[in-house]
Amino acid sequence: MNTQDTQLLVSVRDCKEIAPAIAGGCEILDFKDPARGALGRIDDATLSAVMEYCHHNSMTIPLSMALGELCEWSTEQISLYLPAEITYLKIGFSHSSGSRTWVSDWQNLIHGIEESSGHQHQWIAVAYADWKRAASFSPLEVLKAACDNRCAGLLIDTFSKQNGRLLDLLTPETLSEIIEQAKARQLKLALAGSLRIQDLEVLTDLAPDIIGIRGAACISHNRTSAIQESAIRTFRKQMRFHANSM
Ligand SMILES: O=C[C@H](O)COP(=O)(O)O
Repeated sequence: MNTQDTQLLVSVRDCKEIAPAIAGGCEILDFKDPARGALGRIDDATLSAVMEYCHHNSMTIPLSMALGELCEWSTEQISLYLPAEITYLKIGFSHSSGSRTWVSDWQNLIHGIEESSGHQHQWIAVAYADWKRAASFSPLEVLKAACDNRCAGLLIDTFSKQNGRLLDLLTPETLSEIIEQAKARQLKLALAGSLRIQDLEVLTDLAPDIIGIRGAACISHNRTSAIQESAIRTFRKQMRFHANSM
């Protein structure tokens, strides 16, 4: 794959953040509430508002949404309606390592949401670089489960932003092995986890399909503060610079 094809995903929490994210060069718009954790789901009112904004502005870039952790879903909630315009749905597996039913729980969630939405989404399984502390599964275990559950992709992220950044927790060699296996199985591969501009040299070598950011797009790298168009523009420009120097 040409490294110039790596797309930039930016996580936004509400309507106000959409315009600066797009103007800065975001190529996949991800809806996430950073105050609710690594994969915090935006509330229903915010979801309606962002979808209305996207319709009103005839937005065509791919949309993605974080659905939280599998363990947060109970059978009653599974009838959630999600618009067909949201291409990617991300789900994590923290606190599932002791569960014997996590795969069937996950299949029920996929089935329940797609039945109430009347649409098949592209599911992204999320593996955590700090998976032991998150009581989750190793990236290779999540990768295998993603293939068995007709996922479109695998995201490797960090669960706790206090446990270190992606590249502190997994070596480039380990990431490269996971990426190779994901690509061999036709899974889209995304990397995230407090990524910064200084990581782009290593990330460019790894050539993931998607690089995801929130903290690097915010004032002072504080992921719960507001998105800054200039921070995203600088990040995107550096992605291009490294890709062109390959
Ligand atoms: O999906 C990507 C995440 O929003 C990344 O967030 P972060 O850069 O704050 O770790």
